[in-house]
Amino acid sequence: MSRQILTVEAVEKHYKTVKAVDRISFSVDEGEIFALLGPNGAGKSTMVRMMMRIIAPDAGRIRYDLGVPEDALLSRLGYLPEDRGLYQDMAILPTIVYFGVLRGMTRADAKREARLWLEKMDLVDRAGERLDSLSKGNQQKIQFIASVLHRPRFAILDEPFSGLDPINQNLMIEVLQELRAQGTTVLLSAHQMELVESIADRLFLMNRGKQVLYGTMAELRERVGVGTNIKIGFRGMADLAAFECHPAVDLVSRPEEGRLELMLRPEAALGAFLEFACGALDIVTLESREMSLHGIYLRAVKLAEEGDPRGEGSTTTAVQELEVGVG
Ligand SMILES: Nc1ncnc2c1ncn2[C@@H]1O[C@H](COP(=O)(O)OP(=O)(O)OP(=O)(O)O)[C@@H](O)[C@H]1O
Repeated sequence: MSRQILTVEAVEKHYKTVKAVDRISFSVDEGEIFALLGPNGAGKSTMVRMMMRIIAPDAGRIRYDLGVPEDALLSRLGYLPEDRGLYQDMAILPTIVYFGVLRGMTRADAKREARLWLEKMDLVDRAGERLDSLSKGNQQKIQFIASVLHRPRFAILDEPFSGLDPINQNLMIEVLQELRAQGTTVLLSAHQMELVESIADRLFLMNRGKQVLYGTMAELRERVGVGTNIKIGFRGMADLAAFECHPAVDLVSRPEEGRLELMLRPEAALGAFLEFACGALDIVTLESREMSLHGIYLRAVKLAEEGDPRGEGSTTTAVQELEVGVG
């Protein structure tokens, strides 16, 4: 079993009337990318601030096992805060170096590493410019560099994808995978499900301060019992009722003329179902894939509405908020 470098136990945090974090427990394994996921207001940043010891929990415990005493923790952690707060009138390279030195690097090491990172993040030609000459997305990349320059054992990144265009989101994914390959453990908070799904080893999905789902993608699929997603393009007529009644089928929709979308039951045999579909329709196109994280989340919410314990902790409002969050 991998070593757990962070353990969160029954943590709670209230703000006046809001229960921002409600008895949350999870652990992060050394070397993994762990994602804290949820819609706006889910409690992710509150959780991250408690992990960084910026605010204290009302109840519960947050423990690190990083081989250093509590007062030396910061040298092992990298932190990208949600509120981006760099000095706008400072030049880029000295800003990054300043943060490196603050975390124990020599000035020479910090300078060398900063140049390498600026190259990696496509910003090396801007090194001498002031921060406020950069776009928001590029400022975000500088703040990210500042948070990982000292090669932390554990990088805690609050919304690392926010403000980045698709090309830079991909660059961020590559960089995070590189960090993992070099042995850095990463915890990131986000609400972009597709991005997170592509890199996270394990996920903790929360809403309104509470746990919705927790585990690997395979574990989440098993937990909520989702089967394969099928999209069929066909010519001519379709007997929708025959699909609705089919024992392998959980959900059917016809988004437009000539198209069917189905979710099979987890235990359904794909081959037998496809044989049936080929007999029932003049199929032109066929797409079959495992349920996405977004689909899993929606399924968890549906189960919760039906009072099924597999979807416990989720609500209808969560779906609406998530749709907004995913944009
Ligand atoms: N300082 C504060 N005072 C009062 N309420 C707060 C404070 N900080 C957060 N909250 C409330 O706590 C809840 C959780 O907020 P938090 O910022 O942790 O969520 P989040 O998941 O990070 O959301 P987002 O994705 O929008 O950043 C929200 O209802 C928020 O309004």
